[in-house]
Amino acid sequence: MQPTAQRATLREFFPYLRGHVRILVVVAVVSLISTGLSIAQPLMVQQLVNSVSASEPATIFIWLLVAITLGGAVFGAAQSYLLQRTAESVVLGVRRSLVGQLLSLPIREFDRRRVGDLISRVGSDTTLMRSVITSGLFEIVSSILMFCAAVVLMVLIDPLLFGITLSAVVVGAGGVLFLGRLIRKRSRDVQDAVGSMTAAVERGLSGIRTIKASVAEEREAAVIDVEATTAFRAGIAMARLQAAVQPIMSICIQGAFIVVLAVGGIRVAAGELQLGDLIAFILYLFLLVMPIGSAMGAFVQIQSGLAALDRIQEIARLEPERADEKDLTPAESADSTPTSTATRPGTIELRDVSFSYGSADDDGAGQGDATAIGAGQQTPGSPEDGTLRDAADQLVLDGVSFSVPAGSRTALVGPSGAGKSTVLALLERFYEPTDGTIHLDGVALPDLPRSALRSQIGLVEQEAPVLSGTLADNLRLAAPEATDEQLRRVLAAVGLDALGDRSDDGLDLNLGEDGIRLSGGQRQRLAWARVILADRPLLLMDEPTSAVDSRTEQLLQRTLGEASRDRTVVVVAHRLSTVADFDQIVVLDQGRVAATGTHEELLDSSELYRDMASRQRLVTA
Ligand SMILES: Nc1ncnc2c1ncn2[C@@H]1O[C@H](COP(=O)(O)OP(=O)(O)OP(=O)(O)O)[C@@H](O)[C@H]1O
Repeated sequence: MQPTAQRATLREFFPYLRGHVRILVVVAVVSLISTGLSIAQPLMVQQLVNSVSASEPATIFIWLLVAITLGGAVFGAAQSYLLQRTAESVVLGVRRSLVGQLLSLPIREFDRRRVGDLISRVGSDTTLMRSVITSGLFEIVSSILMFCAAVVLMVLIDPLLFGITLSAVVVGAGGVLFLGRLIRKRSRDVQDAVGSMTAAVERGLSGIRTIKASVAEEREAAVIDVEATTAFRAGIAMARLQAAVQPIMSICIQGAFIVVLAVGGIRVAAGELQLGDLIAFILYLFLLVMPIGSAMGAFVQIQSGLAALDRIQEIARLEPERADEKDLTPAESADSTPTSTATRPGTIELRDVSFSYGSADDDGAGQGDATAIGAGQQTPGSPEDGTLRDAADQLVLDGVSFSVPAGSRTALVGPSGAGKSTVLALLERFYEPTDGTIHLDGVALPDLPRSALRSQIGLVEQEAPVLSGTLADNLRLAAPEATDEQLRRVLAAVGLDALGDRSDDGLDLNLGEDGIRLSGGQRQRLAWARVILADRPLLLMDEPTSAVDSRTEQLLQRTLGEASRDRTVVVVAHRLSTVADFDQIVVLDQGRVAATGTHEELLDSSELYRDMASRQRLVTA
């Protein structure tokens, strides 16, 4: 079971400070000196005024006062810089681990979460955490120090005046603490709303062509506007609370000043208190007020930071993909790895495999993550969610069994939505079967570390995603060691050599955000180039020639022919002509295997296959 909607405490913040202890100790020392100098200032003033009043020499106090003031400024600046620097390092550490965690989450988490919201957790939530350190923790610690010192010295100077001050402080602090709980909740609302808004913007911008083509800019802007308005309202609610904190404190403090001045003045006039003592008391009152003010500010910052920490930890607590992996010793791991470079794998066997996306959602990581739902997901029980869940609970694959002999070419064909791509996703272990097992060279997939499995597989996805960056970046994704020469050779093999020569940039040609500068067919060929370069023994290809012209298709077929000589290939295909010469064709229909055989065999044995073939004019009906 996953923890649900836990509230982070300050204690949970401290592990993030590990590794920065030394610098924090330095900051603490600097901050202590700076606080000490601030406390010493009124004492010097007291001595100076009382000496002048008594016509005694006071030059030494003047020099000491100047030294204390300058020293305070220098140490204050040093503290501020060191603190900001440490905070940036902490944020860097949090971002690194959050990004590592995000990339290791199971695919199902990405099915149920919104990318924009995840981005906002890495961006704005981590930034809020920084303020816990810069204007939070240390502010509170040095405020407490200064507060305590001021209290002691004020009691020593005049207990009566201190009593008046104390009553005002207690009233103010009580009010602020009460508001603090609300501030935290509101801050969480603000961060969730900003996350939802980022997700809406991300949706709009990533689908900008579809939106423009559908003349839907205004409607999309309205959707974003709703989210922005929610964020605005949450921000206003937060501002209202923050605004309330200020007057509560200032009324109490101003009241205390007026009463201290009045009572103190009377006592000086009556000769019960020296003028220097009253001035020192008032300066300490300032020193008391300043830390209270900044402690209140820090309190608000910490509440906001903790709300951000909630959102960060929500992701940190999710089980990464590898969490369910068996603890294999390196030797076991090597044994269970179904191949070595000498012997190429791999017989694939699906034994009675059933699968529903609903079950993928329910098992393992992230179950019942109520706060994530609050962060922009649909609420369980809402009609919309119910409909989706009903659909997701349906069996997408139902008792699918077939085997793919090592070194053979198998095609998965069938109507749209039959479950063909889902089979490939299960082979990659993006999801786990609800029932049944999949074996690679006799080893059940769960017995293989995912990385070992995936490093055997080259996958050409249906949508052939291209990452932002250069041509070389994209090609080297799965083969970081590949030389430029190898890149050029593989580009030629898929008919993309012209792309590398398109500009002076050559292989450093920038493909733009999401490869926007490539045509659909070029994207698909780039995906081919990537997997061929990666030289994996098992090739999974999802409609790999759907976007290319017939001449390029011939070239790719030739390339596949060469590549499949020592590889096992599974191709999802709609155009039956592209797989007619495959060793085996598996016909899927509504999640079940309707027939298996070669093209010729299926034309005889499978009505569905014959129907598909005749619609594609491969045979006369
Ligand atoms: N991530 C997902 N979450 C929930 N349902 C999904 C998901 N991906 C696919 N489905 C559903 O699973 C079913 C099978 O989808 P799949 O993509 O495997 O079909 P396909 O045979 O490859 O279709 P096509 O030929 O159109 O690509 C469909 O009903 C689809 O709506």
